[in-house]
Amino acid sequence: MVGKSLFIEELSVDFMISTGKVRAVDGVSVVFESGKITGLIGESGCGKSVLGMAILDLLPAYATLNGKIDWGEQSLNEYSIRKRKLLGREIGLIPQSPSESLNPSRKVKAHLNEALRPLGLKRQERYKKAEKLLRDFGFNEPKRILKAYPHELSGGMQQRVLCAIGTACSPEWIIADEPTKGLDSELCKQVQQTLQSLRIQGIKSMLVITHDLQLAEDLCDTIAVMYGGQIVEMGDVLHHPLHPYTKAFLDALPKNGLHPISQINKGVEQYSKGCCFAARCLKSRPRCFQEKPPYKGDKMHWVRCFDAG
Ligand SMILES: Nc1ncnc2c1ncn2[C@@H]1O[C@H](COP(=O)(O)OP(=O)(O)OP(=O)(O)O)[C@@H](O)[C@H]1O
Ligand code: NI
Repeated sequence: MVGKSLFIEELSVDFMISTGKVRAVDGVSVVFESGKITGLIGESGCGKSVLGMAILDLLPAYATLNGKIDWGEQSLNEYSIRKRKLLGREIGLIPQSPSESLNPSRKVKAHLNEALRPLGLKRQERYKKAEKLLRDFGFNEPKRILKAYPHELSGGMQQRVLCAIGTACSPEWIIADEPTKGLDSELCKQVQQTLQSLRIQGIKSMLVITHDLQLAEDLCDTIAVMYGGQIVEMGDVLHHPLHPYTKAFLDALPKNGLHPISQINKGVEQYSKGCCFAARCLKSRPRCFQEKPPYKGDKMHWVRCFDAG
């Protein structure tokens, strides 16, 4: 079976807040292909989570969304309610931060019950299914876990419970937001294995938002790099970075010598009509401030930069 890809066209998201408008996603056009695990990386605040939440229609009411999001042949824009129905059933979410996503006053069983509700199973079947899900995610004693409150579980266990919740209805797609955030390296490995095991369970398509480049490298088939609300490059960016921002981002990693990203500011506002990175780019020329760089390359690896590619 060929699954559905996510087609995003000229998507922008603005937040209206007391101090004015904040543009979090700025004209993103991208295809997240079915059958692939796509990583989404970039510095804090660049718009990764907002992009993920826009797909799932989970943005607050004071957010305005422009542009198109299609899932296969289906438009996700037009029917917000239908879109909500998709959540869990067809596009599952593994949210950021287990401690904030799990209700501390409800047992794991209650969380899983709710996640399984769309399947319309009888109580007993639902219980069996919840047990099976927990077993699939490495819990040897699912009965005990079902009776536990979130605070009785370790961070890694909570993360695995969230994976069970996000995959409860066997969705076709998964969007995972920072699944390894705040976990030590042992737990990161555990979560990585969990995500890999989702593939075996038939969930073939994933968007994984992460700061963890090791996870991105080990898990993802392709990686999109976001800066200032835009995707500037997508492909095998960790081994063959093309965009000046991607290169600077990778150079800033401890293992590459911690070279900070240039803080020069050529004095042009972000979200100008040109390249989003122009003001900080060592190589930018007048043209970079005037025109949006074209998409260069092919489906496997593309970049938006006049100089690269
Ligand atoms: N609910 C909100 N209300 C107002 N502004 C928001 C809201 N959510 C996000 N933003 C703003 O949108 C921008 C993008 O935020 P987003 O959370 O998508 O960043 P991110 O790339 O996921 O960062 P991180 O890696 O820290 O999670 C930021 O400037 C942020 O302050
Ligand atoms: Ni985020």
